[in-house]
Amino acid sequence: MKKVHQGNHHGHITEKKNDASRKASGLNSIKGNCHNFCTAVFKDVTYKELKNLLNSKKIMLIDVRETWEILECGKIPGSVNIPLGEVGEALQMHPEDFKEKYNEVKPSKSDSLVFSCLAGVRSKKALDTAVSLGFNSAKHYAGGWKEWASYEYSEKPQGN
Ligand SMILES: O=S(=O)([O-])[S-]
Repeated sequence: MKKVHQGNHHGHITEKKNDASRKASGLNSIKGNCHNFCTAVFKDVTYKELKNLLNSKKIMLIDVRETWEILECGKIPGSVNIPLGEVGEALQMHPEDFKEKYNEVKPSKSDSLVFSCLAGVRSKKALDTAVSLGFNSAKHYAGGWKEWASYEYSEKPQGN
C-alpha cells in the first residue's frame, strides 16, 4: 500500500517538474531569440563606424577568417587574425601566452573588441563566444571583408 501511495505522489511531482521544465524551455527560447535580436541590433558596427573606431585606435579588430583566406584575399588594415576555432581559447589565454602567439596585447573584458570575417557569419559566432566569456563590449562588423573591400577598392560610393 505504502509503495503505491509513494508512487502516485512521485508521479504527481514528476508531472509538475515536466510542466516546469516545459515552461523553462519556453522562456529559454524567448531569451535566445531576444539575445539574437539584441546582438544583431546593438552589437553590429557599420563600415563608417568601423573606420572611425580604427582611426581612433580605440578598438582591437579581430579577423576570424582562416589565415589562408587572409593571405589570399587581403585584410582590413590593423586587424589581428585569430581564426574562429581559436577565439574561445585565445580569449581565455594567459596574457603572456596571448602576446607570444598573436603579437598583440590581450584585450581586457571591458575593451572594445570588433570581430570581422568575410560576410558576417563567423564574426557573429565569435561575438557570441566573446560575450559568453564576459567581453560585454564586443561587437562585430557584419559587412566583413566583402563589404570593406567593395568600399575601399572600388568606385562605389561609401556606405554608412
Ligand atoms: O565569413 S562568413 O562566415 O560570413 S562566409
